[in-house]
Amino acid sequence: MARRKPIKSLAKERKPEEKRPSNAERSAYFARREAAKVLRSMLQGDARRRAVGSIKSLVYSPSIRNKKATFALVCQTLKHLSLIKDVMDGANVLTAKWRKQEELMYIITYDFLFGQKGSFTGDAEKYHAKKRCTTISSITDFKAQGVKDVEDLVALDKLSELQKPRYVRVNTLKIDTEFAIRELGQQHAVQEDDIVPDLLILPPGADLHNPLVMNGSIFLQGKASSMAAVALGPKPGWEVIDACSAPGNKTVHLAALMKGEGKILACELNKERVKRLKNNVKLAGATNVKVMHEDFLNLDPRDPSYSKVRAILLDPSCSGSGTAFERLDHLLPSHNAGGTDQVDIKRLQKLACFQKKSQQWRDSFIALVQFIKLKMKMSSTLFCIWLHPMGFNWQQHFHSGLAVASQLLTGTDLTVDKEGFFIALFVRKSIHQPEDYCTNAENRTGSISRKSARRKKPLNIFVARMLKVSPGQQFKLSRKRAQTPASKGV
Ligand SMILES: C[S@@+](CC[C@H](N)C(=O)[O-])C[C@H]1O[C@@H](n2cnc3c(N)ncnc32)[C@H](O)[C@@H]1O
Repeated sequence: MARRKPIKSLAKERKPEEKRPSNAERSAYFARREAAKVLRSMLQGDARRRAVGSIKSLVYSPSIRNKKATFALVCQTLKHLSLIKDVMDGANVLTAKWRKQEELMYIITYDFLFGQKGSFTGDAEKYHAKKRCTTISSITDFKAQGVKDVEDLVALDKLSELQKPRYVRVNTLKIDTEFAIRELGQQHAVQEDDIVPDLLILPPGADLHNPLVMNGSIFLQGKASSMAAVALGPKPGWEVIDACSAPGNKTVHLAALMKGEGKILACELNKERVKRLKNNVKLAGATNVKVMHEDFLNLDPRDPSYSKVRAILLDPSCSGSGTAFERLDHLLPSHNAGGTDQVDIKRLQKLACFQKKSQQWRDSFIALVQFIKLKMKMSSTLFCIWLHPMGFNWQQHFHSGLAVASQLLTGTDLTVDKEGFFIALFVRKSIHQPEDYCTNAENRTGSISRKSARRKKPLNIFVARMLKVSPGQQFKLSRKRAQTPASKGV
């Protein structure tokens, strides 16, 4: 049996003049440390892509004494991790000393924001308490939103959840959008999304116990998530890899965009999640999907089975759930020699990466983007950036850091969409084809030559919608910044 590693004694942390902590304070102190240990294993496992077990299995190990409190603390901290990190970043809580106990700081910040009130026992807690008075008030982005104290912040967080509209994506393999609008319209006010085709917006809190959901005619899918497959834009008849596919929301979306034609190789590492993936594929009627229980990094790009693959969707994060990794480090050269080379499939034309925003992940993402551009001779053609509800300005960072000003798009309304995600779309330079940039009508009539298409590239419908201009409008996506309404404001 593994030896139980003692948690630092509370007595050692207590100065002689301090009063003895109450039993409740003692048990909260230990629960926070036990929770930090579990959280550390979960996050480290995530980062290394080594599943360390479920939260439950870790909490129910013999070394954890206060199982109930530890379990609650871990789950709740993971649930609010993004807000917690924002607060900690804003107040600069993690100095070099405390970075070593990062997870404990997450837990304490959770308790401070949402949980325990009153006095906290322990050195880390005391350090946190000192920072606490400046924590909220010092964060300019919170100030701008009228957040003065913890209560305001928690209320803002809850409010933003409550006000979130519900998005449903119509599965066009089964029904068309007009039919869905009619059916759902009997119960709710339904709006069509102005960027993502076949995505409908319902009021916050709309009850979706609906037969259309049960029979796979519509999928409950957020706006950002629904944009990934559209950004990749596979054509009917293509072969596509969905590298990290379970539970399959984007897989079946790809299938719908491809009108059920061609082939989607849907890879999934996790055996349990493969079952969910298969169920969803069946429910959606996506007959062109081949589910593969595989680690996509082990696929051999020289294998003739992948020679026809033209696009890859890469969606590796599962933030907060602890079931997968939150960062893209494993794709970087230092973490996996030649990792990205492995997707250098000859006919590969497009690769879309989809990631949830997190502070930690930013640097990995930038390195990955640069690596892919360099190694795969791909140009990064599109960045869609949602600002976090708290309003951190990521757009500036990418603007200067990646010098992709002409392709940097900010297209969503913070107050409405409330999601923080990135999509990076890479298109291989050597096989740009005019049809990728032309409207369908122009393609059919052959009204623009290959040469002129290269010179004047009309935006595809997705990009056009992001920019809120008409799809046929011509833009010079040249070395100069594109003169678009959106880019002027960037
Ligand atoms: C964010 S989820 C994917 C969500 C999915 N694209 C959707 O829209 O429904 C990430 C998935 O990737 C899987 N995964 C992680 N690493 C993988 C790998 N190397 N190969 C295949 N699947 C992987 C995880 O098990 C998890 O199910």
